[in-house]
Formats: sequence, structure tokens, C-alpha cells
Amino acid sequence: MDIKALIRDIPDFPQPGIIFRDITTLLRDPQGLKYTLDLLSEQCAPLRPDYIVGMESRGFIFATPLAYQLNAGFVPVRKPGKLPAAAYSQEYALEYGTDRLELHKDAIPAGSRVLITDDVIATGGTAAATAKLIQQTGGELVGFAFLSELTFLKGRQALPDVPVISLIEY
Ligand SMILES: O=P(O)(O)OC[C@H]1O[C@H](OP(=O)(O)OP(=O)(O)O)[C@H](O)[C@@H]1O
Ligand SMILES: Nc1ncnc2[nH]cnc12
Repeated sequence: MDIKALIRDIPDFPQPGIIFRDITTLLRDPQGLKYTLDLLSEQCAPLRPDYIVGMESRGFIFATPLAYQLNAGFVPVRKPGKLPAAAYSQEYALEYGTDRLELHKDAIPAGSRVLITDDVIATGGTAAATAKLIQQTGGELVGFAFLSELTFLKGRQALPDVPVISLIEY
């Protein structure tokens, strides 16, 4: 199955010079969605995560079914002001702009195994900020899993030294 063929390229979105990798065309394809989630869970299973952390909003799409398939819990990392209980907060830079991410302080028990999942790693800013949030909880970061990787942005270099899984590269 050619996952890349199901992802649509949109030039100059959300700003000039960015080629946006639009996963909605993959998500709406029943076989493509199943194949992608099965491959992701197969590659992540050896990391034996207790919790899958997904970043709002596209990270949620892959993190939740992955948690279901791996018998793990799902933990959301959200944009500012969305989480109702006490939260850690971390600023980060995007391929296009800056933002903050938040994580409930009591979401991850110290010592538990945590896998961070998102649809794409670009500069790595989002994933690196999420790793810093996990660090504050005392959870053990066991790896990252992305559907796709924009290799020319060298996002991996921004990440801590744990396994990084990505299914396709641009
Ligand atoms: O590696 P980076 O440079 O940090 O970029 C990757 C992040 O950018 C996108 O999220 P975005 O903030 O656009 O939000 P969305 O998921 O709500 O669309 C994407 O879903 C990743 O989370
Ligand atoms: N080029 C891109 N396409 C889709 N999502 C992104 N997030 C950051 N950069 C992106």
C-alpha cells in the first residue's frame, strides 16, 4: 500500500513556500486508514508503551487508535487554555509560527513508559516541547512515532535520544 500516494500536497498553505501534506485524503480512505494504523501499531509495539501521548489536533487522530491497539492509555497534549485541571505548559516554535502546549500534571504516573505520536514531524518543535512536558511528569519517554517526516527540516535533531519511528519521508 502506497501511503504517500493517498496524502495530498497543497502548495502555499497555510503560507507561501510551505507544501502542506494533507492527510484528510488518507484518513477518508478505508483501506489506507487501516493499513496506516496497523503498520504504526506493529512498529510501535516493541516499545511497550503504557501511554500514548498525542498532540492537538492531528496527533489525536493517530494516537487514540494506536493506544487502543497497544492496550495503552491515551493522553492529550493540548493548545493553551483547553485543559480543565492543573497543567504543565511549554512554548515551542512551528514551521509556521509559535504556540504553547499543555499537559495535565497528573496524567502520567512517574516511571510509566510514554510514546509520543503525531501525524508529521517538521522542525520537531512540537514533539520536542511535548518531550519536555513528559519529562516534568517523571514518565519515561520510550520513543516517538510519526506518520510522516519532513527530513529536510532535520526535526530529529531537536529530539531526545530515543527511537524515532516514521512511516514515510519527504
Ligand atoms: O515539527 P513541527 O515543526 O513542530 O510541526 C509539526 C506539527 O505541526 C502540525 O500541527 P499544527 O500546530 O499545525 O496543528 P494542528 O494539528 O491542529 O493542525 C502537525 O500536526 C504537528 O503537530
Ligand atoms: N508541511 C506541513 N504539512 C502538514 N503539516 C505540517 N505541520 C508542519 N509542517 C507541515
